[in-house]
Amino acid sequence: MKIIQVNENVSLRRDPDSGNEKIQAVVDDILATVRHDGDEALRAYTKKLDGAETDALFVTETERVEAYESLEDEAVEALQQAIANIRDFHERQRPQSWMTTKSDGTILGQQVTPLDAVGVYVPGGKAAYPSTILMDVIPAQVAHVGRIVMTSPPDETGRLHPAVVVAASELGVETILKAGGAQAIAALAYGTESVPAVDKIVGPGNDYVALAKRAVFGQVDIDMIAGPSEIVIIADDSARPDYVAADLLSQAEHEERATAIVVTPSKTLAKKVSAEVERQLEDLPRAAIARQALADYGAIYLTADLSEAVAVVNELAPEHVEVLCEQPFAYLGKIKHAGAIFLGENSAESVGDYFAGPNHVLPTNGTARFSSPLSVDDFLKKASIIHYSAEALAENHENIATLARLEGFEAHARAVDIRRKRGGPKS
Ligand SMILES: NC(=O)c1ccc[n+]([C@@H]2O[C@H](COP(=O)([O-])OP(=O)(O)OC[C@H]3O[C@@H](n4cnc5c(N)ncnc54)[C@H](O)[C@@H]3O)[C@@H](O)[C@H]2O)c1
Ligand SMILES: N[C@H](CO)Cc1c[nH]c[nH+]1
Ligand SMILES: [Zn+2]
Repeated sequence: MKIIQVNENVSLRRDPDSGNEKIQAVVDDILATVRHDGDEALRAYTKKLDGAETDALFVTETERVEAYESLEDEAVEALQQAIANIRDFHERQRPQSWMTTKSDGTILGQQVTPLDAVGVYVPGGKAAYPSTILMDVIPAQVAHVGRIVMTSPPDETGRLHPAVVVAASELGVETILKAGGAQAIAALAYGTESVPAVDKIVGPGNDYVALAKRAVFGQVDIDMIAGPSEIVIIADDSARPDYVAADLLSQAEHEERATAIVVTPSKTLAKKVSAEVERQLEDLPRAAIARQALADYGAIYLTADLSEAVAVVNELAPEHVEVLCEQPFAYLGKIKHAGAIFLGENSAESVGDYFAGPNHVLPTNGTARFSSPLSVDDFLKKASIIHYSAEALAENHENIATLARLEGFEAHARAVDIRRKRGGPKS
Protein backbone atom coordinates (compact mmCIF):
# COMPACT_ATOMS: atom_id res chain seq x y z
CA MET A 1 0.00 0.00 0.00
CA LYS A 2 1.09 3.60 -0.57
CA ILE A 3 2.59 5.17 2.55
CA ILE A 4 2.10 8.93 2.35
CA GLN A 5 3.22 11.72 4.68
CA VAL A 6 -0.06 13.40 5.56
CA ASN A 7 -1.37 16.03 3.25
CA GLU A 8 -3.74 18.53 4.83
CA ASN A 9 -5.95 18.45 1.78
CA VAL A 10 -6.94 14.82 2.22
CA SER A 11 -10.53 14.18 1.21
CA LEU A 12 -12.82 11.29 0.45
CA ARG A 13 -15.20 13.48 -1.49
CA ARG A 14 -15.70 12.52 -5.10
CA ASP A 15 -17.88 14.48 -7.49
CA PRO A 16 -21.06 12.37 -7.57
CA ASP A 17 -21.87 13.66 -11.07
CA SER A 18 -18.51 13.10 -12.72
CA GLY A 19 -18.67 10.60 -15.57
CA ASN A 20 -22.30 9.78 -14.87
CA GLU A 21 -23.95 11.67 -17.76
CA LYS A 22 -24.37 8.52 -19.86
CA ILE A 23 -25.78 6.52 -16.94
CA GLN A 24 -28.16 9.38 -16.10
CA ALA A 25 -29.52 9.36 -19.68
CA VAL A 26 -30.11 5.58 -19.49
CA VAL A 27 -31.77 5.97 -16.08
CA ASP A 28 -34.06 8.80 -17.25
CA ASP A 29 -35.18 6.69 -20.18
CA ILE A 30 -35.93 3.68 -17.96
CA LEU A 31 -37.85 5.82 -15.45
CA ALA A 32 -40.03 7.37 -18.17
CA THR A 33 -40.72 4.02 -19.85
CA VAL A 34 -41.74 2.21 -16.66
CA ARG A 35 -43.86 5.19 -15.62
CA HIS A 36 -45.69 4.97 -18.95
CA ASP A 37 -45.81 1.20 -19.64
CA GLY A 38 -45.90 -0.24 -16.10
CA ASP A 39 -45.51 -4.00 -15.62
CA GLU A 40 -44.77 -4.66 -19.29
CA ALA A 41 -41.73 -2.34 -19.18
CA LEU A 42 -40.65 -3.77 -15.82
CA ARG A 43 -40.60 -7.30 -17.28
CA ALA A 44 -38.87 -6.15 -20.48
CA TYR A 45 -36.03 -4.40 -18.58
CA THR A 46 -35.58 -7.38 -16.26
CA LYS A 47 -35.23 -9.58 -19.34
CA LYS A 48 -32.81 -7.17 -21.02
CA LEU A 49 -30.63 -6.20 -18.04
CA ASP A 50 -30.78 -9.25 -15.74
CA GLY A 51 -31.46 -11.90 -18.40
CA ALA A 52 -34.49 -13.16 -16.47
CA GLU A 53 -38.10 -13.98 -17.37
CA THR A 54 -40.39 -12.77 -14.58
CA ASP A 55 -43.88 -14.00 -15.44
CA ALA A 56 -44.47 -13.90 -11.69
CA LEU A 57 -43.18 -10.48 -10.64
CA PHE A 58 -43.25 -11.34 -6.94
CA VAL A 59 -41.54 -14.10 -4.94
CA THR A 60 -43.97 -17.01 -4.61
CA GLU A 61 -44.68 -19.28 -1.63
CA THR A 62 -42.91 -22.16 -3.43
CA GLU A 63 -39.80 -20.00 -3.88
CA ARG A 64 -39.82 -19.21 -0.15
CA VAL A 65 -40.01 -22.93 0.73
CA GLU A 66 -37.18 -23.76 -1.70
CA ALA A 67 -35.06 -20.92 -0.32
CA TYR A 68 -35.33 -22.33 3.22
CA GLU A 69 -34.50 -25.83 1.91
CA SER A 70 -31.30 -24.63 0.27
CA LEU A 71 -29.99 -22.67 3.27
CA GLU A 72 -27.99 -24.28 6.10
CA ASP A 73 -29.64 -24.21 9.54
CA GLU A 74 -26.66 -22.32 10.95
CA ALA A 75 -27.22 -19.50 8.41
CA VAL A 76 -30.88 -19.18 9.46
CA GLU A 77 -29.85 -19.18 13.14
CA ALA A 78 -27.18 -16.49 12.54
CA LEU A 79 -29.78 -14.37 10.74
CA GLN A 80 -32.20 -14.80 13.66
CA GLN A 81 -29.58 -13.71 16.20
CA ALA A 82 -28.60 -10.71 14.06
CA ILE A 83 -32.30 -9.76 13.75
CA ALA A 84 -32.67 -9.84 17.55
CA ASN A 85 -29.61 -7.60 18.04
CA ILE A 86 -30.59 -5.11 15.34
CA ARG A 87 -34.19 -4.93 16.58
CA ASP A 88 -33.05 -4.36 20.16
CA PHE A 89 -30.76 -1.49 19.08
CA HIS A 90 -33.40 0.20 16.92
CA GLU A 91 -36.18 -0.16 19.54
CA ARG A 92 -34.15 2.30 21.62
CA GLN A 93 -34.34 4.90 18.84
CA ARG A 94 -38.13 5.22 18.72
CA PRO A 95 -39.13 8.83 19.49
CA GLN A 96 -42.41 9.50 21.31
CA SER A 97 -45.14 12.00 20.55
CA TRP A 98 -45.22 14.68 23.28
CA MET A 99 -47.40 17.55 24.53
CA THR A 100 -46.78 20.31 27.02
CA THR A 101 -49.40 22.50 28.76
CA LYS A 102 -48.35 26.01 29.74
CA SER A 103 -49.69 27.91 32.76
CA ASP A 104 -52.07 29.96 30.51
CA GLY A 105 -53.70 26.75 29.19
CA THR A 106 -51.88 26.69 25.83
CA ILE A 107 -51.08 23.16 24.67
CA LEU A 108 -48.16 22.57 22.30
CA GLY A 109 -46.69 19.32 21.10
CA GLN A 110 -45.37 17.01 18.43
CA GLN A 111 -47.23 14.06 16.90
CA VAL A 112 -45.01 11.29 15.51
CA THR A 113 -46.58 9.19 12.73
CA PRO A 114 -45.12 6.27 10.75
CA LEU A 115 -44.97 6.45 6.96
CA ASP A 116 -47.80 4.60 5.20
CA ALA A 117 -45.68 2.79 2.60
CA VAL A 118 -41.94 2.27 2.10
CA GLY A 119 -39.95 0.60 -0.68
CA VAL A 120 -36.74 -1.22 0.29
CA TYR A 121 -34.16 -1.70 -2.46
CA VAL A 122 -31.85 -4.67 -1.82
CA PRO A 123 -28.83 -4.77 -4.13
CA GLY A 124 -28.31 -8.04 -5.95
CA GLY A 125 -26.30 -7.51 -9.11
CA LYS A 126 -22.80 -8.68 -8.17
CA ALA A 127 -23.45 -10.04 -4.66
CA ALA A 128 -26.41 -10.86 -2.41
CA TYR A 129 -26.92 -8.67 0.66
CA PRO A 130 -29.26 -10.33 3.19
CA SER A 131 -27.64 -8.21 5.92
CA THR A 132 -28.83 -5.03 4.18
CA ILE A 133 -32.43 -6.31 4.30
CA LEU A 134 -32.17 -6.48 8.09
CA MET A 135 -30.71 -2.98 8.27
CA ASP A 136 -33.44 -1.46 6.07
CA VAL A 137 -36.53 -3.39 7.14
CA ILE A 138 -36.07 -3.57 10.93
CA PRO A 139 -36.08 0.21 11.56
CA ALA A 140 -39.15 0.47 9.28
CA GLN A 141 -40.91 -2.20 11.34
CA VAL A 142 -39.90 -0.59 14.63
CA ALA A 143 -41.42 2.66 13.30
CA HIS A 144 -44.63 0.70 12.45
CA VAL A 145 -44.59 1.55 8.74
CA GLY A 146 -47.92 0.45 7.24
CA ARG A 147 -46.73 -1.38 4.13
CA ILE A 148 -43.24 -2.52 3.09
CA VAL A 149 -42.43 -3.48 -0.52
CA MET A 150 -39.01 -5.05 -0.93
CA THR A 151 -37.32 -5.33 -4.33
CA SER A 152 -34.14 -6.98 -5.59
CA PRO A 153 -32.87 -8.03 -9.04
CA PRO A 154 -33.32 -11.72 -9.94
CA ASP A 155 -30.61 -13.97 -11.36
CA GLU A 156 -30.88 -15.45 -14.86
CA THR A 157 -33.25 -18.17 -13.63
CA GLY A 158 -35.66 -15.47 -12.43
CA ARG A 159 -34.98 -16.16 -8.73
CA LEU A 160 -33.55 -14.17 -5.86
CA HIS A 161 -30.64 -15.48 -3.79
CA PRO A 162 -32.09 -17.89 -1.18
CA ALA A 163 -30.47 -15.95 1.69
CA VAL A 164 -32.27 -12.80 0.53
CA VAL A 165 -35.63 -14.61 0.46
CA VAL A 166 -35.02 -16.21 3.86
CA ALA A 167 -33.87 -12.95 5.50
CA ALA A 168 -37.01 -11.19 4.22
CA SER A 169 -39.22 -14.09 5.30
CA GLU A 170 -37.68 -14.17 8.79
CA LEU A 171 -38.75 -10.52 9.08
CA GLY A 172 -42.23 -11.26 7.79
CA VAL A 173 -41.87 -9.19 4.59
CA GLU A 174 -44.85 -10.26 2.48
CA THR A 175 -44.26 -8.39 -0.79
CA ILE A 176 -40.95 -9.13 -2.54
CA LEU A 177 -40.68 -7.78 -6.07
CA LYS A 178 -38.18 -9.37 -8.44
CA ALA A 179 -36.73 -6.30 -10.15
CA GLY A 180 -33.53 -4.30 -9.86
CA GLY A 181 -31.86 -1.09 -10.99
CA ALA A 182 -33.69 2.02 -12.19
CA GLN A 183 -36.73 -0.01 -13.31
CA ALA A 184 -37.36 -1.16 -9.72
CA ILE A 185 -37.01 2.40 -8.42
CA ALA A 186 -39.49 3.62 -11.08
CA ALA A 187 -42.03 0.93 -10.13
CA LEU A 188 -41.79 1.88 -6.44
CA ALA A 189 -41.98 5.63 -7.08
CA TYR A 190 -44.74 5.73 -9.72
CA GLY A 191 -46.50 2.41 -9.15
CA THR A 192 -47.51 -0.06 -11.87
CA GLU A 193 -50.56 -2.32 -12.37
CA SER A 194 -49.09 -4.79 -9.83
CA VAL A 195 -46.67 -2.70 -7.77
CA PRO A 196 -48.32 -0.19 -5.44
CA ALA A 197 -46.47 3.14 -5.25
CA VAL A 198 -44.69 3.95 -1.98
CA ASP A 199 -43.95 7.19 -0.13
CA LYS A 200 -40.24 6.65 0.47
CA ILE A 201 -37.49 4.48 -1.04
CA VAL A 202 -34.52 3.33 1.05
CA GLY A 203 -31.53 1.11 0.46
CA PRO A 204 -28.16 1.22 -1.28
CA GLY A 205 -27.40 0.20 -4.85
CA ASN A 206 -25.10 0.82 -7.80
CA ASP A 207 -24.96 4.02 -9.88
CA TYR A 208 -28.17 3.14 -11.79
CA VAL A 209 -30.03 2.78 -8.51
CA ALA A 210 -28.46 5.88 -6.92
CA LEU A 211 -29.18 8.13 -9.90
CA ALA A 212 -32.73 6.79 -10.20
CA LYS A 213 -33.35 7.47 -6.50
CA ARG A 214 -32.04 10.99 -6.91
CA ALA A 215 -34.29 11.54 -9.94
CA VAL A 216 -37.51 10.40 -8.20
CA PHE A 217 -36.78 12.43 -5.06
CA GLY A 218 -39.70 14.85 -4.73
CA GLN A 219 -42.17 12.33 -6.12
CA VAL A 220 -41.16 10.24 -3.10
CA ASP A 221 -38.69 10.74 -0.26
CA ILE A 222 -35.37 8.85 -0.23
CA ASP A 223 -32.98 7.94 2.58
CA MET A 224 -29.60 8.94 1.14
CA ILE A 225 -27.28 8.25 -1.77
CA ALA A 226 -24.99 5.62 -0.22
CA GLY A 227 -21.75 5.31 -2.22
CA PRO A 228 -18.95 2.73 -2.12
CA SER A 229 -17.87 1.48 1.31
CA GLU A 230 -15.20 3.38 3.26
CA ILE A 231 -13.04 2.37 6.22
CA VAL A 232 -10.51 4.61 7.95
CA ILE A 233 -8.42 3.12 10.78
CA ILE A 234 -6.67 5.34 13.30
CA ALA A 235 -3.90 3.28 14.87
CA ASP A 236 -0.91 3.63 17.17
CA ASP A 237 1.97 1.28 17.95
CA SER A 238 -0.29 -0.84 20.15
CA ALA A 239 -2.34 -1.95 17.11
CA ARG A 240 -1.82 -5.43 15.68
CA PRO A 241 -0.76 -5.08 12.01
CA ASP A 242 -2.60 -8.32 11.08
CA TYR A 243 -5.88 -6.93 12.50
CA VAL A 244 -5.42 -3.59 10.71
CA ALA A 245 -4.71 -5.36 7.41
CA ALA A 246 -7.67 -7.73 7.81
CA ASP A 247 -10.05 -4.84 8.47
CA LEU A 248 -8.78 -2.83 5.49
CA LEU A 249 -9.33 -5.85 3.23
CA SER A 250 -12.79 -6.47 4.69
CA GLN A 251 -13.99 -3.31 3.00
CA ALA A 252 -11.65 -3.27 -0.01
CA GLU A 253 -13.22 -6.57 -1.10
CA HIS A 254 -16.64 -4.88 -1.52
CA GLU A 255 -15.80 -3.31 -4.87
CA GLU A 256 -13.04 -1.62 -6.88
CA ARG A 257 -14.18 1.84 -5.73
CA ALA A 258 -14.11 1.04 -1.99
CA THR A 259 -11.85 3.19 0.22
CA ALA A 260 -9.49 1.68 2.83
CA ILE A 261 -7.15 4.03 4.71
CA VAL A 262 -4.93 3.85 7.80
CA VAL A 263 -3.94 7.04 9.66
CA THR A 264 -1.05 6.60 12.07
CA PRO A 265 1.96 8.43 13.47
CA SER A 266 3.92 5.14 13.54
CA LYS A 267 6.24 4.42 10.57
CA THR A 268 6.94 0.98 12.01
CA LEU A 269 3.24 0.09 12.05
CA ALA A 270 2.77 1.51 8.54
CA LYS A 271 5.44 -0.78 7.09
CA LYS A 272 4.13 -3.84 8.95
CA VAL A 273 0.54 -3.18 7.81
CA SER A 274 1.63 -2.80 4.21
CA ALA A 275 3.46 -6.15 4.34
CA GLU A 276 0.51 -7.84 6.10
CA VAL A 277 -1.94 -6.63 3.46
CA GLU A 278 0.20 -8.27 0.75
CA ARG A 279 0.42 -11.50 2.76
CA GLN A 280 -3.34 -11.67 3.42
CA LEU A 281 -4.18 -10.86 -0.20
CA GLU A 282 -2.46 -14.09 -1.31
CA ASP A 283 -5.40 -16.38 -0.56
CA LEU A 284 -8.30 -13.92 -0.55
CA PRO A 285 -11.03 -15.03 -2.99
CA ARG A 286 -11.88 -11.43 -4.00
CA ALA A 287 -8.19 -10.35 -4.12
CA ALA A 288 -8.43 -8.80 -7.60
CA ILE A 289 -11.21 -6.44 -6.49
CA ALA A 290 -9.44 -5.60 -3.21
CA ARG A 291 -6.09 -4.94 -4.96
CA GLN A 292 -7.75 -2.54 -7.38
CA ALA A 293 -9.55 -0.71 -4.56
CA LEU A 294 -6.32 -0.39 -2.56
CA ALA A 295 -4.39 0.82 -5.61
CA ASP A 296 -6.95 3.52 -6.44
CA TYR A 297 -8.42 4.48 -3.08
CA GLY A 298 -6.16 2.89 -0.42
CA ALA A 299 -3.38 4.62 1.55
CA ILE A 300 -1.49 4.71 4.81
CA TYR A 301 -1.25 8.32 5.98
CA LEU A 302 1.63 9.16 8.31
CA THR A 303 0.89 11.96 10.77
CA ALA A 304 3.09 13.90 13.24
CA ASP A 305 1.09 12.57 16.19
CA LEU A 306 -2.29 11.13 17.17
CA SER A 307 -4.01 14.53 17.43
CA GLU A 308 -3.09 15.21 13.82
CA ALA A 309 -4.44 11.73 12.99
CA VAL A 310 -7.78 12.69 14.58
CA ALA A 311 -7.83 15.94 12.56
CA VAL A 312 -7.26 13.92 9.37
CA VAL A 313 -10.13 11.55 10.26
CA ASN A 314 -12.44 14.53 10.82
CA GLU A 315 -11.37 15.98 7.49
CA LEU A 316 -12.12 12.69 5.73
CA ALA A 317 -15.50 12.26 7.52
CA PRO A 318 -15.56 8.55 6.62
CA GLU A 319 -18.43 6.10 6.64
CA HIS A 320 -16.61 3.95 9.26
CA VAL A 321 -13.71 4.73 11.55
CA GLU A 322 -11.96 2.13 13.69
CA VAL A 323 -9.89 3.27 16.66
CA LEU A 324 -7.10 0.74 17.20
CA CYS A 325 -5.20 2.73 19.81
CA GLU A 326 -4.17 2.06 23.39
CA GLN A 327 -7.02 4.13 24.94
CA PRO A 328 -9.80 3.91 22.32
CA PHE A 329 -12.48 5.61 24.46
CA ALA A 330 -10.23 8.70 24.79
CA TYR A 331 -11.07 9.44 21.14
CA LEU A 332 -14.84 9.56 21.62
CA GLY A 333 -15.97 13.16 21.29
CA LYS A 334 -12.76 14.06 19.45
CA ILE A 335 -13.90 12.16 16.35
CA LYS A 336 -16.73 14.39 15.22
CA HIS A 337 -17.32 13.28 11.65
CA ALA A 338 -17.91 9.57 10.95
CA GLY A 339 -20.93 7.39 10.21
CA ALA A 340 -19.95 4.73 12.76
CA ILE A 341 -17.09 4.63 15.30
CA PHE A 342 -15.64 1.22 16.22
CA LEU A 343 -13.64 1.27 19.46
CA GLY A 344 -10.96 -1.24 20.41
CA GLU A 345 -9.31 -4.25 18.84
CA ASN A 346 -12.29 -6.63 19.06
CA SER A 347 -14.62 -4.25 17.24
CA ALA A 348 -13.83 -5.16 13.64
CA GLU A 349 -16.10 -3.38 11.17
CA SER A 350 -17.56 -6.79 10.22
CA VAL A 351 -19.09 -6.92 13.73
CA GLY A 352 -21.15 -3.86 12.84
CA ASP A 353 -21.74 -4.79 9.20
CA TYR A 354 -23.58 -7.93 10.25
CA PHE A 355 -24.40 -8.32 13.86
CA ALA A 356 -23.87 -5.84 16.70
CA GLY A 357 -27.13 -3.92 16.19
CA PRO A 358 -26.37 -0.43 14.82
CA ASN A 359 -27.33 0.20 11.20
CA HIS A 360 -24.78 -0.42 8.44
CA VAL A 361 -26.46 1.97 5.97
CA LEU A 362 -24.29 5.01 6.67
CA PRO A 363 -23.34 8.33 5.10
CA THR A 364 -20.45 8.11 2.60
CA ASN A 365 -18.43 10.48 0.42
CA GLY A 366 -17.76 12.98 3.23
CA THR A 367 -21.48 13.40 3.99
CA ALA A 368 -20.94 12.24 7.58
CA ARG A 369 -20.16 15.94 8.15
CA PHE A 370 -23.90 16.59 8.06
CA SER A 371 -25.84 13.33 7.99
CA SER A 372 -26.48 10.28 10.14
CA PRO A 373 -26.92 6.50 9.90
CA LEU A 374 -30.24 5.11 8.65
CA SER A 375 -32.51 4.95 11.68
CA VAL A 376 -36.12 4.64 12.91
CA ASP A 377 -36.43 8.41 12.34
CA ASP A 378 -36.15 7.83 8.59
CA PHE A 379 -39.49 6.00 8.68
CA LEU A 380 -41.40 8.55 10.74
CA LYS A 381 -42.68 12.02 10.18
CA LYS A 382 -43.64 14.65 12.69
CA ALA A 383 -46.53 17.10 12.89
CA SER A 384 -46.72 20.03 15.31
CA ILE A 385 -49.75 20.34 17.64
CA ILE A 386 -51.01 23.82 18.63
CA HIS A 387 -53.93 24.66 20.93
CA TYR A 388 -53.96 28.32 21.96
CA SER A 389 -55.97 29.23 25.01
CA ALA A 390 -58.25 32.29 25.32
CA GLU A 391 -55.89 33.75 27.89
CA ALA A 392 -52.86 33.31 25.62
CA LEU A 393 -54.64 34.94 22.67
CA ALA A 394 -55.76 37.88 24.81
CA GLU A 395 -52.20 38.34 25.98
CA ASN A 396 -50.51 37.99 22.59
CA HIS A 397 -52.91 38.99 19.79
CA GLU A 398 -51.32 42.41 19.32
CA ASN A 399 -47.84 40.90 18.91
CA ILE A 400 -49.17 38.45 16.34
CA ALA A 401 -51.01 41.17 14.38
CA THR A 402 -47.93 43.41 14.48
CA LEU A 403 -45.72 40.66 13.03
CA ALA A 404 -48.30 39.93 10.31
CA ARG A 405 -48.50 43.62 9.28
CA LEU A 406 -44.68 43.78 9.28
CA GLU A 407 -44.85 41.27 6.42
CA GLY A 408 -47.74 43.09 4.71
CA PHE A 409 -50.22 40.31 5.49
CA GLU A 410 -53.36 42.18 6.66
CA ALA A 411 -55.59 39.07 6.46
CA HIS A 412 -53.27 37.24 8.86
CA ALA A 413 -53.56 40.19 11.31
CA ARG A 414 -57.37 40.32 11.02
CA ALA A 415 -57.64 36.59 11.74
CA VAL A 416 -56.46 37.31 15.28
CA ASP A 417 -58.07 40.76 15.55
CA ILE A 418 -61.51 39.31 14.78
CA ARG A 419 -61.28 37.05 17.82
CA ARG A 420 -60.73 40.09 20.05
CA LYS A 421 -63.30 42.47 18.44
CA ARG A 422 -66.18 40.06 19.02
CA GLY A 423 -65.79 40.61 22.76
CA GLY A 424 -62.86 38.26 23.12
CA PRO A 425 -62.69 34.54 22.72
CA LYS A 426 -64.69 32.01 24.70
CA SER A 427 -62.50 30.24 27.20
N1 LIG B 1 -23.67 1.22 1.77
C1 LIG B 1 -24.20 0.04 2.07
O1 LIG B 1 -24.68 -0.19 3.16
C2 LIG B 1 -24.21 -1.04 1.03
C3 LIG B 1 -24.69 -2.32 1.35
C4 LIG B 1 -24.77 -3.26 0.34
C5 LIG B 1 -24.35 -2.93 -0.96
N2 LIG B 1 -23.86 -1.69 -1.21
C6 LIG B 1 -23.44 -1.30 -2.57
O2 LIG B 1 -24.51 -1.52 -3.47
C7 LIG B 1 -23.97 -1.73 -4.77
C8 LIG B 1 -24.61 -2.96 -5.38
O3 LIG B 1 -24.40 -2.95 -6.77
P1 LIG B 1 -24.75 -4.18 -7.70
O4 LIG B 1 -24.43 -3.76 -9.10
O5 LIG B 1 -24.10 -5.38 -7.16
O6 LIG B 1 -26.32 -4.41 -7.52
P2 LIG B 1 -27.57 -3.49 -7.76
O7 LIG B 1 -28.75 -4.32 -7.37
O8 LIG B 1 -27.43 -2.16 -7.13
O9 LIG B 1 -27.64 -3.24 -9.33
C9 LIG B 1 -27.99 -4.24 -10.24
C10 LIG B 1 -28.92 -3.64 -11.29
O10 LIG B 1 -28.26 -2.57 -11.98
C11 LIG B 1 -28.86 -2.43 -13.23
N3 LIG B 1 -27.84 -2.30 -14.28
C12 LIG B 1 -26.63 -2.90 -14.33
N4 LIG B 1 -26.02 -2.58 -15.51
C13 LIG B 1 -26.88 -1.78 -16.20
C14 LIG B 1 -26.82 -1.14 -17.47
N5 LIG B 1 -25.75 -1.24 -18.26
N6 LIG B 1 -27.89 -0.39 -17.84
C15 LIG B 1 -28.98 -0.25 -17.05
N7 LIG B 1 -29.07 -0.84 -15.82
C16 LIG B 1 -28.04 -1.60 -15.42
C17 LIG B 1 -29.67 -3.67 -13.51
O11 LIG B 1 -31.02 -3.32 -13.49
C18 LIG B 1 -29.38 -4.60 -12.36
O12 LIG B 1 -30.54 -5.26 -11.93
C19 LIG B 1 -22.46 -1.87 -4.61
O13 LIG B 1 -21.89 -0.64 -4.96
C20 LIG B 1 -22.30 -2.13 -3.11
O14 LIG B 1 -21.07 -1.70 -2.57
C21 LIG B 1 -23.80 -0.74 -0.26
N1 LIG C 1 -19.78 -2.41 4.72
C1 LIG C 1 -21.05 -2.20 4.05
C2 LIG C 1 -21.47 -0.75 4.24
O1 LIG C 1 -20.52 0.09 3.84
C3 LIG C 1 -22.16 -3.05 4.55
C4 LIG C 1 -22.01 -4.51 4.29
C5 LIG C 1 -22.95 -5.38 3.83
N2 LIG C 1 -22.37 -6.60 3.80
C6 LIG C 1 -21.13 -6.48 4.21
N3 LIG C 1 -20.90 -5.22 4.49
ZN1 LIG D 1 -18.93 -4.39 4.58
